[in-house]
Amino acid sequence: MGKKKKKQTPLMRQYFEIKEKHPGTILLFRVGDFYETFADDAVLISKELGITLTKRNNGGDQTPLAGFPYHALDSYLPKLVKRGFRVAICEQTEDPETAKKAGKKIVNREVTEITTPGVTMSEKLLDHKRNNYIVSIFWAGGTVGVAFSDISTGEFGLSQVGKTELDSLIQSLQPSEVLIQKKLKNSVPEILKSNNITFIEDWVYEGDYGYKILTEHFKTHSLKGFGVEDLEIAHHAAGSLLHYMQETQKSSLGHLKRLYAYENSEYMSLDGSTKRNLELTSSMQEGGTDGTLVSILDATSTAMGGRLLRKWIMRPLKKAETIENRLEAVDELVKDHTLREELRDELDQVGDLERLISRISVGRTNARDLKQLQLSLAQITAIKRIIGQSGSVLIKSINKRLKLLIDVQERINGALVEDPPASIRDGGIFDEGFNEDLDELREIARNGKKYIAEIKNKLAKDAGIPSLKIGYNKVFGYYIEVTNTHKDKVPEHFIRKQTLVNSERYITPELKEVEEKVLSAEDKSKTLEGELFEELRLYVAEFAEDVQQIATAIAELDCIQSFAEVAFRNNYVKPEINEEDVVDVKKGRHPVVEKTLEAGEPFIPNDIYLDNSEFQILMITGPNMAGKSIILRQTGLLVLMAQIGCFVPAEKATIGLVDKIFTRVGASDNLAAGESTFLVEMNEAANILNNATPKSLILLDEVGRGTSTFDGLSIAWSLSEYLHNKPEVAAKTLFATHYHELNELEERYERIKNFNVQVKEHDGKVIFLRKLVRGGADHSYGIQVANMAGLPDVVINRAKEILSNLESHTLDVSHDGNGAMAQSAKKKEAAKKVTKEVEKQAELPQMTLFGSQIDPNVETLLNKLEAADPDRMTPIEAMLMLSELKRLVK
Ligand SMILES: Nc1ncnc2c1ncn2[C@@H]1O[C@H](COP(=O)(O)OP(=O)(O)OP(=O)(O)O)[C@@H](O)[C@H]1O
Repeated sequence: MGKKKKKQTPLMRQYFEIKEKHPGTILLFRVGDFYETFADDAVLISKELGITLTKRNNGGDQTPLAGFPYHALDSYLPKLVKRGFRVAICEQTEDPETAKKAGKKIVNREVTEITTPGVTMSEKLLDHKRNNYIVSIFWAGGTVGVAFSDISTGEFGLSQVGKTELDSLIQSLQPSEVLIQKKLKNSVPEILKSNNITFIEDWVYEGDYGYKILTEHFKTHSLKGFGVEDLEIAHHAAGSLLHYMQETQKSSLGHLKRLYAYENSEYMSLDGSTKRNLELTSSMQEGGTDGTLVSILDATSTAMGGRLLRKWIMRPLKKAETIENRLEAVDELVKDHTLREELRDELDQVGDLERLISRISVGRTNARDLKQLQLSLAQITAIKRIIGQSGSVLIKSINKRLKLLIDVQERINGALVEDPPASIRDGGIFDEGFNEDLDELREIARNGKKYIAEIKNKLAKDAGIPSLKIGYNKVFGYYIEVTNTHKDKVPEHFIRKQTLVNSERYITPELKEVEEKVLSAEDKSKTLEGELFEELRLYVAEFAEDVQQIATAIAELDCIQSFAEVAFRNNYVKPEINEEDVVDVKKGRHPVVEKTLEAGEPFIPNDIYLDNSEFQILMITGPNMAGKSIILRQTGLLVLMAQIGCFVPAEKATIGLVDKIFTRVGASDNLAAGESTFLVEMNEAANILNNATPKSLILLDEVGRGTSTFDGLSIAWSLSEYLHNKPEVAAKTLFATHYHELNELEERYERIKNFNVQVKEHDGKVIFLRKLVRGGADHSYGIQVANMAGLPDVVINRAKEILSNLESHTLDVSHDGNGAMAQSAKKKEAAKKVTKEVEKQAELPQMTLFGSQIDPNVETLLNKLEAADPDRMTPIEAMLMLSELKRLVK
């Protein structure tokens, strides 16, 4: 207030002007050989990168400053972006000398690129086996427009989905950055909250801007050719995404050649929690890939194959024919070892065609990329030869799609040296004989150097100074150096330029003349090489679409060989696929657990049979640690593996195609999101009941555990009834539970069957047999398992005592301590009571006893029961009602 605004230096003024145009980014400002940051950015990066914070004079003010040498950009930039920052790089866009000559006080500077977590081409930021997606969301009421792209591979897709599908889509894309409209800043949709969000100006999503920018980019009149013309809501998302990518990359993005509609309905539906629970691509514990399905199935040889494999796993198929084609191709490669091994050897040498052609297209490339592209294309010939005789429909189609692009190969090969340098500025890229002008300039430069050497010899001889040297630096160009010992012998025509401690430096007119020729020839040849490189790059970029197609075909072939290799190594079998409603697995194994058991511990295979007529719901009981969860997950994984076209770990498997897999496994996953265990459980249960079909597979693990025994058992009970009785949702279900009371259901319902995972008791210890057999378990063995876990004997013995007392109804456990075992015994007792209650409720109308009691509440109770429609109740409603009824009979 009242303070006179201080005058800024021209440099700082320029900095702040540019900074203002790029809000939300860290601006790296090139000053000579440094990237500098000022003010808040300086404080931030000094903290993030651990570099010194200093101050810079700014017209009397002191502005915080932190910077690093330009060559350190490669290591600092990825660090910042990995931490979620968006970084703008501002370069000097004219030569300082030229600017000075033109009388300018300051050189021109411009932001040449913005790197963000979702938009980057940097090898240092990208994982070669993972796509790096950026997603844009247009939130339009019930339907959400979604667009996604991986700028490093050129993939660009869009879709219109409901909110539940959005969760699943986001789960499979695992985006590094999500764009949404600024106006949602204070009301970010729950599903998106855990993502790295960038808010975009509202207008970018509005009107027909999206459609316009898309058609301009693809140079088309409409989007009909891509089959996405009608996805109007998604156009807004795709347009804003393209806008953002153009703004950040500052280039035309010529490698985004196609826009495709991501069709959810083509794939098996896997909701977000199922993808997490089945640990498909990231583990629930550490979030890494250890212990995941992808870690077992990935024997891909190429980066493209690795990325496609993840997509296949996240998007199992539903159409028998497409699955069968994959299986048949895998089968051929499993059987023919030579074919498979030869193919793997050749694929190993194929570079990342998708990312190479993307870099080449947008101009962030060098001669090494071109060379690698050429070498990778050269591999295609060998690959085509290997698969040429294949009888598989899929492999034949892949072979057809593999173009050789001989012209591109020859053009690159004829131009570049064998091992080109990483920089495109310092020359040395092109082979002798490629370009006449270049050869001539190089000759002059070389001769000039030779001539300089001759001059040196002559001067040394004439002056009688054998140690006379000719050196070069940027300030004087070529100079003659004479040590002090011989100073007196220096001829008169030498012009002194510099005095050092031990020597003097001179020039001569003759030396300067030669210098002029050499240097200008060298400069000219570098400039010419730069131009020739650009020409070659543009020529190759014309083939971007072809290269992308080849990359896709190679990726498919690589996934197929990976499946075959894994099937061979792990002894998997080809599943039989059909449209019937039966899942019949003989001696199935869990693909991950069988690999991670301790040495010597065998994995015990199990049979699973599910259908829609007799074995619809399998109620699986068994003690803790028996292997119930493993059986559930294994069944889910086997079905999924079969439907991605992969062989399965079993002796035999017949899989009637499944449309959706649902899981309700574990009880602790969403705690971080601030939801109670029970609420998460119920949300997931509601989702299952609202979306399951008779073609679905449901895996329920200990549903109801997150609440009191009474409530939990009641919910589990009514959930099973609902799945059994309501034809629209009568899905094949595996239900693992500790509530032995649920075994009652088998007697009441024809399609519910009891199973248990066998154990044997020996000397008071439990031996896990891990075999799934018919019939319910009647014993929890909780205490024995606790014993094995190493609880002190005192606790174990006391627990046994309590249990036996409980079983003979003589002890009031509520007065006992809070020991875990006592709780478990209490639970058992309570559970017994609740079963009785549930049974009572279920049979109420037939009970004359109730009718004869003179209880004023009975009428209300009966009326309520009569009015209730269990088929329409959610588990929570059922639970609430049950509590209410209980209160009435008390
Ligand atoms: N078929 C099997 N063969 C060999 N080991 C197995 C098998 N099934 C399970 N196991 C081992 O037993 C452990 C426990 O299995 P799982 O988690 O399925 O038990 P659970 O019955 O679900 O237990 P809880 O009721 O306590 O959740 C697994 O981590 C695995 O090491």
